[in-house]
Amino acid sequence: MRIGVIGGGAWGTALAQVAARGGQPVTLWAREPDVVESVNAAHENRQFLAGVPLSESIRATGDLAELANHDALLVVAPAQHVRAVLAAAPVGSTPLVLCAKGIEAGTRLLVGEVAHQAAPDAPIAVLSGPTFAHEVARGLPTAVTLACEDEALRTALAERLAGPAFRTYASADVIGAEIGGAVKNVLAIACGVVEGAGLGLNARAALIARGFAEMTRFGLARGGQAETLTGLSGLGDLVLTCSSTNSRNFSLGVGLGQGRSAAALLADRKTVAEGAHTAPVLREAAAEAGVDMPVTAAVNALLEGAAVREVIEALLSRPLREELA
Ligand SMILES: NC(=O)c1ccc[n+]([C@@H]2O[C@H](COP(=O)([O-])OP(=O)(O)OC[C@H]3O[C@@H](n4cnc5c(N)ncnc54)[C@H](O)[C@@H]3O)[C@@H](O)[C@H]2O)c1
Ligand SMILES: O=P(O)(O)OC[C@H](O)CO
Repeated sequence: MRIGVIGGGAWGTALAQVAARGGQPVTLWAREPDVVESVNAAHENRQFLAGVPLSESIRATGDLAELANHDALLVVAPAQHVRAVLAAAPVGSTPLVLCAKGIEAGTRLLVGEVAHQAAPDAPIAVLSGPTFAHEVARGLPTAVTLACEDEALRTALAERLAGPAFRTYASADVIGAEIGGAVKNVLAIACGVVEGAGLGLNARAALIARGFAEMTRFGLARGGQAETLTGLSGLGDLVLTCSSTNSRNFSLGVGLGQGRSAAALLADRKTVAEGAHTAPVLREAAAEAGVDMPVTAAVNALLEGAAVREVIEALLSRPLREELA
């Protein structure tokens, strides 16, 4: 199975490295000419994944047309850009594996739903889970959910991408796999705020547990399965992203918790913190589905400039409720 990768950020590059295992040829499309040059000449992505030696069988290109005639395309552009990139790529009926984590602004569609609109003839799969790109690219042990409704295709993709330190768990629940990845980015911002504001580890654990409760409410309302939400792409990724400053979303939250403005923090970034883009759309989608998401509401308030102390007080003064309600 010949693999092409759309997106030469940290995750697209790490996944190209996974797909190139054993010297298999992989085409990596990157938007930045410097990335193309550095991957081809130095076998390193100096802009987004500096310091990790890449397989020589990864060939980078800036020309989307070179992704024609591949057997599967991994789509790793940030969620808000997936529609535009797919419109320009030679997709046809080539299977697409969506690897971005987010919800599209305006449409409130998950990335797989966007891909289905942009490339209606292409079978859709989703790869998601607790995966810091630099660890995957270095070959550290990692496990992911590979979701696709078509059993033969998900088995083929899971086998093609699996390696000694990269375990793929197949699933038929595409919606559930996508919702975990999209929602955990918003919750990770909240956990970063707790860290930045010095609110302690009890508070962070409470946020992870109550955040998972709201991820589950929303996931079930959108048609995901509870087992997927408790799996790698849901709870697994939530725990990872809520516990390390290696997470861009968590780090953004740390800055907010220290009293810096979202505008200043986002203006400083060269890499993507998907939670900042997903939070407002998730609030709309939750309202539409009639789902209560208080942590998501708090993250939105902080991104819009509310003071940390006020937002925390508002969260803590909500009426007491049954834990399982
Ligand atoms: N980095 C990780 O550890 C990791 C792990 C799993 C999933 N993801 C997800 O993968 C997706 C990509 O993240 P990343 O970490 O590879 O990105 P990155 O932060 O390393 O790099 C930014 C990427 O955004 C692209 N970009 C910027 N503007 C664009 C535009 N107008 N059109 C198309 N592309 C544009 C850049 O070309 C680059 O590929 C995100 O949804 C992220 O949540 C990341
Ligand atoms: O750095 P983050 O916060 O975008 O998280 C990266 C991955 O999604 C972790 O699974």
